[in-house]
Amino acid sequence: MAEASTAPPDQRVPESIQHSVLAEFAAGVCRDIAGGLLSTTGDDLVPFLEREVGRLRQALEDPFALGEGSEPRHPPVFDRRGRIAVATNPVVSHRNAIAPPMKLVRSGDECEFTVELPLQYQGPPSKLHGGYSAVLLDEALWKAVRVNVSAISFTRELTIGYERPVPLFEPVTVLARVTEVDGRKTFAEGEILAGGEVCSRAHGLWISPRPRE
Ligand SMILES: CCCCCCCCCCCCCCCC(=O)SCCNC(=O)CCNC(=O)[C@H](O)C(C)(C)COP(=O)(O)OP(=O)(O)OC[C@H]1O[C@@H](n2cnc3c(N)ncnc32)[C@H](O)[C@@H]1OP(=O)(O)O
Repeated sequence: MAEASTAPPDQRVPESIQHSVLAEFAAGVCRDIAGGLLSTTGDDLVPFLEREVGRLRQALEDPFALGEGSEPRHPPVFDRRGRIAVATNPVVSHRNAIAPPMKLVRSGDECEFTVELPLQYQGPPSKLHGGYSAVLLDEALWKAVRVNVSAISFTRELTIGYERPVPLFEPVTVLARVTEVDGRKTFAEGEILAGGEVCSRAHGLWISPRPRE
C-alpha cells in the first residue's frame, strides 16, 4: 500500500478524480468478470462477457454514468520523492482487481475490517480457501501493527488456526490488535468472524528492519 504523501495538497493527486474513479470501476468490472467466468458456462458465457465489456465501454463513453461527485477510494499520490505511487495492495486496494477489496471500518487499538469474498476465492464448496484466510489476517494484523507502532514492520511469523470454514458471498469481519511490543519486535493477534462466530485465529510477529548503519 502506498504510504501517505507529505507533498502539498495541490500536488497530491497525479491524475484527475474522474480517471481514478474510472480505474477503480474498471477494477470492479475485472473482479466481476473473474467471478463470472467461474459461474457462467455454455450459452450464457458470451452474453455475460458482452454485458461486462458493455459496462466498461459505457463508462469510457460517459464517465458521469459512474455517478457525479463520486470519490475514488485509493487515488494515486506523489510519494516523498515526487514519484507516482499507486495503491497496489492485493488485499485492500480498490484499484487492484486481485483485491476483494477488504475495507477498514475501524482503526485504533483494535482494527476492524469487513469483506465479502466472491467465487474466485473458493477452496471447499462455498467456503474460503485457507491460504486466503491467511492473506486477510496477515493484512489485518500488519495494519494493527502499523497503526500502533511508528516503525514500518514486516511479517516474520504468522500462525493460523482454522476452527470453522469462512463462508463466501456474505460479509465477514476481520479483527486485529497488538499484544506486545518488544524493541523492534511487535506481536499481534486477530480473528476472522462470520455471523458472530470465530472461523480462524491468527497470531504472529512483525519486525522492523534494523536501522541502516
Ligand atoms: C522500506 C520502505 C517501505 C515503505 C513502504 C512500506 C509499505 C509496506 C506495505 C506492506 C504491506 C504488507 C502487509 C502485510 C505484511 C507483509 O506481507 S510483509 C511481507 C512478508 N514478510 C517479509 O517479506 C519479511 C521477510 N523477512 C525479513 O525481511 C526479515 O526477516 C525482517 C522481518 C526484516 C527481520 O530481519 P532482521 O532485522 O534481520 O531480524 P533478526 O535480527 O533475525 O531478528 C530480530 C529480532 O527478532 C528475534 N526473532 C526473530 N524471529 C523470532 C521469533 N520467531 N520469535 C521471537 N523472536 C524472534 C531475533 O532473535 C532478534 O532478536 P534480538 O537479537 O534483536 O534480540
